[in-house]
Amino acid sequence: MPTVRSETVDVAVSFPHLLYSEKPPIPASLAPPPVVEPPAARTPDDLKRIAAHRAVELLESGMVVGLGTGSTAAHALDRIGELLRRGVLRDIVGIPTSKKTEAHAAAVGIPLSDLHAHPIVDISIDGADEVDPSLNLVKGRGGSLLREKMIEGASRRFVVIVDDSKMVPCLGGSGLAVPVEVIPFCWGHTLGRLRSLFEGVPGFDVKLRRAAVAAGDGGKDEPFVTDNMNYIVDLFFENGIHGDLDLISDKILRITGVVEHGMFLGMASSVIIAGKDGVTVLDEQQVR
Ligand SMILES: O=C[C@H](O)[C@H](O)[C@H](O)COP(=O)(O)O
Repeated sequence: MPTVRSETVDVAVSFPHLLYSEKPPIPASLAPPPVVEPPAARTPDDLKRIAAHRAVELLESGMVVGLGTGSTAAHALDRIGELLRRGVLRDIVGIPTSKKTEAHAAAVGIPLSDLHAHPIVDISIDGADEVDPSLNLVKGRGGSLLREKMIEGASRRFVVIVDDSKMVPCLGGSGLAVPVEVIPFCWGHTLGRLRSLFEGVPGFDVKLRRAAVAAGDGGKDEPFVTDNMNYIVDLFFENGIHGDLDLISDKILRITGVVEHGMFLGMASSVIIAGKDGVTVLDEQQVR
């Protein structure tokens, strides 16, 4: 490993008279106005980091913390690891919501456990794919919805962290997937029952998630497999989901072969939203 050091080098100056100006200083009144640099544009990833760091401020030493999955939650993991290393936080126990999060949390030094050992979680921090005005969520576009729902459902407080692109007028409103985890056995039959459930809904579509689609690399065309060795069936609602969400949730869950769906209804305690104009925090008491 090469050592990097800084040093001062004396350089002979051939024409020292050129090092200063003979011109008198410009009077302040004639000087051009100071250049005010515009604030650096924030990228979507900056916004995710801002929301994540705000959520981590809620942690206290000794807490059992549900660790979310995805690109936003990853910033929370990094921040928790950093605060543990600096001794600002101590004795945190993390409960990871996916194998990927487990590996990431271990790499940044967060001690880990599970719901067996810690059935009550003080606080969970996780991202979301969609947030509606009542703080209902769509989650699971990364495929981790089942473990997330188990751990976040066992949490005293569930804090959702998003950039403002995730806010929608109604669930499914982004036109992107509402995931349903199904067992692989006869998945086509389960997909058919999900299709029948929404028959007649304009703009509805349903697809088995493929690994190539999830990886975005156009590679192997195999079903995407979750951490629980299940498949994901993605529901698409061109115009969003309208109607009684609890009833729709029950109907989906009553289909044998469905393990869980990615609508997280009435679960979020608060949502921290980072946008280009700042951070907004919505609490469940404000909206329900
Ligand atoms: O399965 C994935 C999780 O539900 C994520 O929390 C969700 O997809 C949001 O991920 P991201 O923060 O990467 O947008």
